[in-house]
Amino acid sequence: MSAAHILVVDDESDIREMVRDILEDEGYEVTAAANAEEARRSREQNELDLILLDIWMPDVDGITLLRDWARGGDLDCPVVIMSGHGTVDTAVEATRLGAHEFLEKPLSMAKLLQIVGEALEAGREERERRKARSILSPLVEPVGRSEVMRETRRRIDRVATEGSPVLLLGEAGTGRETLARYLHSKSPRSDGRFINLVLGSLRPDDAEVVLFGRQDGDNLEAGALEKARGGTLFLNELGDMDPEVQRLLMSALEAGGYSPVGSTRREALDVRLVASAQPDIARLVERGRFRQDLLNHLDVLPIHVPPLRDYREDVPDLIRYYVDVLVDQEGLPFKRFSVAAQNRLRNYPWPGNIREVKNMVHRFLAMSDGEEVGLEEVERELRRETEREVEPLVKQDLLGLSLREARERFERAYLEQQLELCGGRVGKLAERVGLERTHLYRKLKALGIEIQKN
Ligand SMILES: Nc1ncnc2c1ncn2[C@@H]1O[C@H](COP(=O)(O)OP(=O)(O)OP(=O)(O)O)[C@@H](O)[C@H]1O
Repeated sequence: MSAAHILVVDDESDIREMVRDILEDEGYEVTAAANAEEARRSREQNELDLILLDIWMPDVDGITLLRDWARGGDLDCPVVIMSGHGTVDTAVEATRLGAHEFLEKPLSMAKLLQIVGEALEAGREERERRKARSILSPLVEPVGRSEVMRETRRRIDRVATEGSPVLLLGEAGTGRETLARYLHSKSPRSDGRFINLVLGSLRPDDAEVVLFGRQDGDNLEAGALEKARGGTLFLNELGDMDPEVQRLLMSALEAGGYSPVGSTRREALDVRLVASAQPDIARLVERGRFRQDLLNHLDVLPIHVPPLRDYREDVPDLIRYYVDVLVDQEGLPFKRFSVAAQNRLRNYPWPGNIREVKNMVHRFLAMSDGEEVGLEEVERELRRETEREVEPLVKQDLLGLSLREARERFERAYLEQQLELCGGRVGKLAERVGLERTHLYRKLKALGIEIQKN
């Protein structure tokens, strides 16, 4: 088992270093942050098991920081507040926000180790509980008994044991990310991590740090290539990759290694690359939007991920699967689908693929009355769905912009509206739009979308 990763946030360097030394001596992995800004960055970039958080800091106080983190949903890991002069009010507020414990300064080493041990244990138990609650998420074995789906799984099984890059070619929503996770779970690297790098959220000016990491004094901020060391790096949607990011990745692939920003040390590459792309990615090469050499590197073992219209016989299984998941995980009311309703849905072409099935089942469970979803209701919903499709999706004013500008404008409007529907809760938004929370934060920041405080 790898060492627990602890983030120590304190503006006093001697306390920070003392706590770091004590914890490292105990075999923990420690990252230190001197202010709220550094703490936020570390939390986004690392998978942490515990945060030790000072209240008083020069930029933003610990309680405000905790409130920000709690607003996105449950805290991902326990937080222990360290303070020498906390008041009852701050203690009450921190507990309400989900802080695990208080550590009084001056710190006693015995107390520190005792509370760290207890908090890590509590974090482990909470993770187990969450795992038990979300029995089927993240999906490990993709659903589908059709011959098309079985053959796709067989292909993945065959390439899983090799080390060469895999390119999953398919339309959006067909399950490329799901298959990439499945591939990882079947590979000899399954003990390592699966890192999902959403390429559309990578801005050229911070891509180097996100990919290669940064050395800051003794502190190494891990980049994606480091986090995925021994595991799999999933390059999610090659068509969204900025030219500068393409150049950086190509240089690392050619050299077989990279240096973290701020360091001259060379790190050898040790990741399995799996990428997803639209079936017509070669056209982006023809148009000069994607590097041929990079595509050659990634397109070693191509796998075509079929659209759902090619294996409609799996639609009833997918509906059943999503009814179970949504009832179990989101507490939605259980509903049966009549045979006629299932048959009609089976014959629908599903342009949005499996993602569309999931969203539609969600709407049926959340909106319809009664215990059974019947044919009429399905017809009504499909009419609505088709109307949505014929409505011109791209408005005239967007047509005058470059694709990049148009995408940015759309993404901003889309996320702002969704954020409003989620009552400003980033955790809920992440679930709703299907992005990992850290990527979503990065994306919101890149688009200049403010997350309302309180
Ligand atoms: N075989 C499957 N069985 C059940 N659910 C699936 C399956 N494949 C995908 N899904 C679900 O469908 C949704 C879309 O899948 P996924 O994100 O893997 O697709 P994608 O091709 O990477 O598309 P996008 O780029 O739009 O995210 C997810 O919610 C995923 O859990």
